[in-house]
Amino acid sequence: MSQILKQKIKVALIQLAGSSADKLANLDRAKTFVEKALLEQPDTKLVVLPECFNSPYAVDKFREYSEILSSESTSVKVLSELARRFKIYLVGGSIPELDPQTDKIYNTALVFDEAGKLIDTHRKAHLFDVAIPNGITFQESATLSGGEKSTTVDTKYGKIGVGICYDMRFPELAMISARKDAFAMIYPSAFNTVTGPMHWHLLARSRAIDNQLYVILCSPARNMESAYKAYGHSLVVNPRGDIIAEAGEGEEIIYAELDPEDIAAFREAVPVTKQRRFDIYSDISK
Ligand SMILES: NC(=O)CC(=O)C(=O)O
Repeated sequence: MSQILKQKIKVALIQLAGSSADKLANLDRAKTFVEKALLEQPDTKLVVLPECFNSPYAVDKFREYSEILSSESTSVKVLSELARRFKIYLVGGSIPELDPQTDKIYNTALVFDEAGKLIDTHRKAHLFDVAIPNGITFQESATLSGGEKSTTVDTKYGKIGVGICYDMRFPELAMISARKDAFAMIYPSAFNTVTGPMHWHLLARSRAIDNQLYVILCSPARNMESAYKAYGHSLVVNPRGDIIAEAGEGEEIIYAELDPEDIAAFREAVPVTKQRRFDIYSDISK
């Protein structure tokens, strides 16, 4: 049996309604839905929220909604209390973060342990700067800065890799976490109605197959009134590349069980993890 995931665990993905202009209302909604998940499936051990769940996903709003991370910051307090109360690992989606040393704004995922401790953060490393003709133009770099590290977090069940949305287009982050023995890559995300149909499922399945681990994407629900129309379709892919849970477009919670046996069985059947040729591609940046 694979040791990288120590036991079966249940995950819940909370596909929250697209965030309103009211940060406290957004946080309250997240709280209500985490409570609902734990009421429906009390054996849930890991809960994931979407990208920018407490603020509008809009370049000109990130600074206004940003928080300096500390135990006193509004969002940290709410998420920490939820993780502690329900004894869950919580990947608290992402929020706009202000770094007081540099005055830079980041799109940052927060990871809490079962005691409510903020155990790691991931600042979106690859910013969503695209211009798709007749599709969508978005430029996160107009107000955000990119993070400087890949993120692999230790939990009592094993390691998880964390990226945010556009980060999933860059296989390197997932590979780094996989090489460190992560059992899952988790991406709080917000694809849209242009790029979602093109690439959402393909990218999730590709990262899972590349690395033979679970891939978890948690999106906001779609809101056709909002300027940014999130794709929805939060999903969980197993190490074989099968989608084992998928949301629709509306607000909902989906659940999946992650099983160490699934990782072990597929890695044994198709042993790419043992067949890699690091002698050929030890440093592909050159
Ligand atoms: N919103 C993102 O960061 C990424 C996205 O929508 C895409 O890659 O497509």
